[in-house]
Amino acid sequence: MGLEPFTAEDPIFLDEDVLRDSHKPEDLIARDRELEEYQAALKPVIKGARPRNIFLYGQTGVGKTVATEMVMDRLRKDQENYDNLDIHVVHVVCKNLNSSYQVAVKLVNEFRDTNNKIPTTGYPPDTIYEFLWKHLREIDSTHVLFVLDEVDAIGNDDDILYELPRCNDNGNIPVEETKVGVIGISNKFTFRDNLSARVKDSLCDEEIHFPPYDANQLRNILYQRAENAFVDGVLEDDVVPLAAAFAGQESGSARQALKLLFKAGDIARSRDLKEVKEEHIREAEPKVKESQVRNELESVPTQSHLTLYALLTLEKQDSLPAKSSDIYDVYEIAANRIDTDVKTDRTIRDRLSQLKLKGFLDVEEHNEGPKGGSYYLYEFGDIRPNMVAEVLRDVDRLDDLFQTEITNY
Ligand SMILES: Nc1ncnc2c1ncn2[C@@H]1O[C@H](COP(=O)(O)OP(=O)(O)OP(=O)(O)O)[C@@H](O)[C@H]1O
Repeated sequence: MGLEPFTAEDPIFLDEDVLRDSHKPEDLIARDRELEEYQAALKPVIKGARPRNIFLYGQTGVGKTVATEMVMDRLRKDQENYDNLDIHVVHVVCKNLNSSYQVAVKLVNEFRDTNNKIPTTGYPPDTIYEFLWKHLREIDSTHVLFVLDEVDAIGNDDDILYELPRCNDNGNIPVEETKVGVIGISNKFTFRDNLSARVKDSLCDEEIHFPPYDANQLRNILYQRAENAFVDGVLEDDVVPLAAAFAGQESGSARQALKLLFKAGDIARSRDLKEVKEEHIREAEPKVKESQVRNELESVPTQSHLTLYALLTLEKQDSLPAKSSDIYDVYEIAANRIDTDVKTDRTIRDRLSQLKLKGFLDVEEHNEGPKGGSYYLYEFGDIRPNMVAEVLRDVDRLDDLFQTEITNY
């Protein structure tokens, strides 16, 4: 069969990119309080004073990044009304930067040209900080604001969140030259609670919470986007309310609601239909959910990936549910094979609890009576082991583990 010609004709989407994360909406719906608090926290900057450090938290897809971009754009624009102000914003996404060191390297490189970047390993941490202070001393700006998005990726190693907010206080960067502020953004509630006291003190001058959206708010967010994304009249009346209801019940995430709407439109288009119907949202729902689970699985730390790999191995041998000690034995072999740090069994028990919290694992407590004590048995939760295997195969370095299976332990 010959190929059909490509045509730009599209009966469903006017501009599907409007539904993507990269699209900046003109207004934020239902975020007045948060924007007000955000602007109030940054007011000292426009007066030329030292910035307060701000910590933004709330679940995924609730507008933390888009609010930050809007507030920063506004700040950059309004500074033009003041002669002696030059605000420089450095926005980095910390996803996949699993330590303070990696974040510090990334920040240094933000100040350097392409052919002058430093490598991600090799220098002692102190040298990296020295590079950073040097760039900050040399920059002409009156203020530098560091936005550290998805900052929870650095885990327990929060050194950078101690060093950066205090670089003006300890004289590394004289305030007369440049005033430095940090805006940390996180969608893990536990991250804030687990920050060391020294970091909490300096980073969390101001905390702004972004709550999940309810179905009503999501509906308005979707209507705002749908207007420019879809051809006039193609959305059946129930489509937006249903997508908003699903996302509202499940997560309160605008991202999830937008993905549902996009997927439903995509299904209708792929079938040459002229209308998006309620049934397309119902069909899109499990697909969007699966792709979210995949993303979440991809983004857990290496030690959790190895823990999941151990569970997969045990599952193949019909040995699930299993005790944490058995999981640990397989984990240890796997970690050695890929030449990564082998953590203690306690750390792996923590990883198992984290994976349970995310719903990837189920846990059952077993009680052997007064003498035998109790122990936990782990197995996969509401997730297909095949999908876990697919995801892990794509993770850098882990693909090697699948070449030869671990059988003896
Ligand atoms: N109040 C809102 N009005 C309009 N669009 C919104 C609103 N909140 C979020 N969105 C849209 O939802 C999507 C996700 O928002 P955003 O990336 O800001 O979430 P986030 O809280 O930073 O998520 P994460 O923690 O996963 O990074 C984006 O497309 C954004 O434009």
